[in-house]
Amino acid sequence: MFRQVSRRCFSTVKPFEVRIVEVGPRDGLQNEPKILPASVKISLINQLSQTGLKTIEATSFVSPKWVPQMGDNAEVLQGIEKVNGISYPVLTPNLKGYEAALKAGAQEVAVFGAASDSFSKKNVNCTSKESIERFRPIFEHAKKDGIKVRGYVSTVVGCPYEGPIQPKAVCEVVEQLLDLGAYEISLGDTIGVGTPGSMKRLLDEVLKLDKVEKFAVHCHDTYGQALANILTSLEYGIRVVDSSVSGLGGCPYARGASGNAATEDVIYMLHGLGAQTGVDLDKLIKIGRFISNELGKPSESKVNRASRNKEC
Ligand SMILES: CC(C)(COP(=O)([O-])OP(=O)([O-])OC[C@H]1O[C@@H](n2cnc3c(N)ncnc32)[C@H](O)[C@@H]1OP(=O)([O-])[O-])[C@@H](O)C(=O)NCCC(=O)NCCSC(=O)C[C@@](C)(O)CC(=O)[O-]
Repeated sequence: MFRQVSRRCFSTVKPFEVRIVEVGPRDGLQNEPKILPASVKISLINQLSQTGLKTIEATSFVSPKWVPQMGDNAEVLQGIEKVNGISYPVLTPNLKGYEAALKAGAQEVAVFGAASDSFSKKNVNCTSKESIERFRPIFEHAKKDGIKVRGYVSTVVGCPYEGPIQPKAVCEVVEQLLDLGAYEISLGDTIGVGTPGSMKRLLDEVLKLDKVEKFAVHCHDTYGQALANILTSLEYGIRVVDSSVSGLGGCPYARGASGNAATEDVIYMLHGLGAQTGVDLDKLIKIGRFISNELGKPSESKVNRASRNKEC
């Protein structure tokens, strides 16, 4: 059952705006066995900057021993042509990462917590509670430095180690990140096991904590549910969606999880709903082909494949 408010949101009379957070250069490339040179990553981000996207997650300042794919973080962040009006956030797991990010010119960072301790330990080598303590100094410094901090919560419906996750566990982490000062919380279905049913159960609880404008969704597509889950979130009034060009993505510490919802597919759906994204789908399709070629693999985006077939 869709909420009353959301029916109004989908009215063709009143178009609605959706902001896409493009996570391809970070989430997309952090899990690829082929490590691309910084020049290719820089080219990818520069091309994405010409599509109308307003947020492009550029890289992460994590340990290169843990995620070697992001080992060139400073070179990438410093090498891109930053376009006015576009934000280029980077992931920072601790103060060391935050300081390195700032040195490289970051204006926005993202911290990443999890609703499951088992996943948190595999991903960042500490419990969820301990990870919050690592974030605290980031928020303190960021406040002084005028840096925006986004908060991720991973495993919001399921964990690769613990199985289904209850909304209560997610709410606890969301509240902590909001209290610390996160301007936005991205709810991550890290392993793509969610369905519209579990998303509704999650959103029914999480949206009691703060206004809907504070939330984004980040849906991986392992079970082919990402678009359905995003649509469900839109029905709840969520207007910020994370996605990855060409459907790249995955977390190195969530084995078996596939990529994010492909940005091309999300944009196609949103435009079909009458939503305004400001994103040029044709340009995005070309970039999806560019990065797939660089990685030597076919695009995971259905829209990209369909447009290729149409051309053929
Ligand atoms: C968090 C740590 C560092 C803890 O790792 P640790 O081993 O517990 O850290 P430590 O403080 O004990 O330090 C160990 C070594 O790492 C170094 N170190 C320490 N911090 C940093 C740093 N920031 N940058 C660079 N180096 C760092 C530190 O200097 C030291 O170096 P050594 O003395 O051995 O040479 C590690 O576990 C790590 O880097 N994990 C990476 C996790 C990751 O990137 N996961 C993928 C992103 S999350 C995700 O994809 C999910 C998301 C966001 O997309 C949403 C969703 O889908 O749900």
